[in-house]
Amino acid sequence: MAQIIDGKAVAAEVTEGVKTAAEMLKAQTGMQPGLAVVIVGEDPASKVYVANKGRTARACGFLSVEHALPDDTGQEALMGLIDELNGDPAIHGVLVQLPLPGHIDEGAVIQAIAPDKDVDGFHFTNVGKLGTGVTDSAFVPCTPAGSMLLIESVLGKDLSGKNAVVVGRSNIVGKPMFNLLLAANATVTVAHSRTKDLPGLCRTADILVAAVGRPQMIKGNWVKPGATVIDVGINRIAAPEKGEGKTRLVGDVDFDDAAEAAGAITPVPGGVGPMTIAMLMVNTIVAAYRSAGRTPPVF
Ligand SMILES: Nc1nc2c(c(=O)[nH]1)N[C@@H](CN(C=O)c1ccc(C(=O)N[C@@H](CCC(=O)O)C(=O)O)cc1)CN2
Ligand SMILES: [Mg+2]
Repeated sequence: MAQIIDGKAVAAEVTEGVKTAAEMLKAQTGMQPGLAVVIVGEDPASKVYVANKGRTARACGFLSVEHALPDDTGQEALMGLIDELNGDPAIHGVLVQLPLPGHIDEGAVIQAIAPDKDVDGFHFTNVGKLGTGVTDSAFVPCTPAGSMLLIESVLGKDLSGKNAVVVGRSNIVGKPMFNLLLAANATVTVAHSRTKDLPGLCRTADILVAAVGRPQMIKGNWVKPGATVIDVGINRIAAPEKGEGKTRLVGDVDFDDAAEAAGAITPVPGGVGPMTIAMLMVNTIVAAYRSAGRTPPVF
């Protein structure tokens, strides 16, 4: 049976470190880190994530500001708010919760965030810096950054000689995950819906990262014995065993099946998800240290 990687515990350690770093910054400069989160519309899951971000930010000692805008908010009004937050000296991190309603041009919104406040790491400037290894002034997207810390907790920082397969090529997870694994010296393949013999490719992976958004797609016989499996998926499926109309969360990996083969594996919930919010706190404290002209601690 595999080691179950406890993302909740690692995330708690990370946020404790962020809290200490915030206290140090306050003692040295009087500054309080500030995080602004913008949400448009009523998506229930997004509302939960935004509430968790605010709660965790306050627990770290940050100023936490939430802007909840109605579903019919126009592009111009949203851009105007981002402009305001970009210019607000009390705010060091600006994040727009995704997905946005369909009438809004998501790409334009992301590119409107000042790169030095882009704590999601989605702006072209930060994407380019990560891709070219300029990580001392970049922000790394939270989910891939958190996934790397979980991999590190099992295998250490240097992944030389390891084969990594990332299933999924999204801008938010798959592509930055590729860059981070490559920077850690892994040999990385990115697989996607057009990949030939996906099960066979997955079986070559010492590190298997699943980020496809398809419930329990990756089966136990896709997993190389002893592999480290990181499940980024969060899918809600029907759970008739819990009662009529009930649901439960599952990942992109068939957990029980894959845990038989894996050396270490993240659960859903309690794996990568909590790390996403912890790494947002890291990016925000880093933004605050940089704006104070100080070198941020390494997490
Ligand atoms: N602007 C952004 N939007 C979105 C991001 C993001 O990083 N930036 N990621 C996801 C949603 N997300 C954070 O925003 C997020 C998803 C899941 C979790 C989490 O803790 N999941 C728990 C389960 C929670 C549940 O019960 O539903 C877990 O896996 O244990 C945190 C953050 C899309 N949008
Ligand atoms: Mg759109």
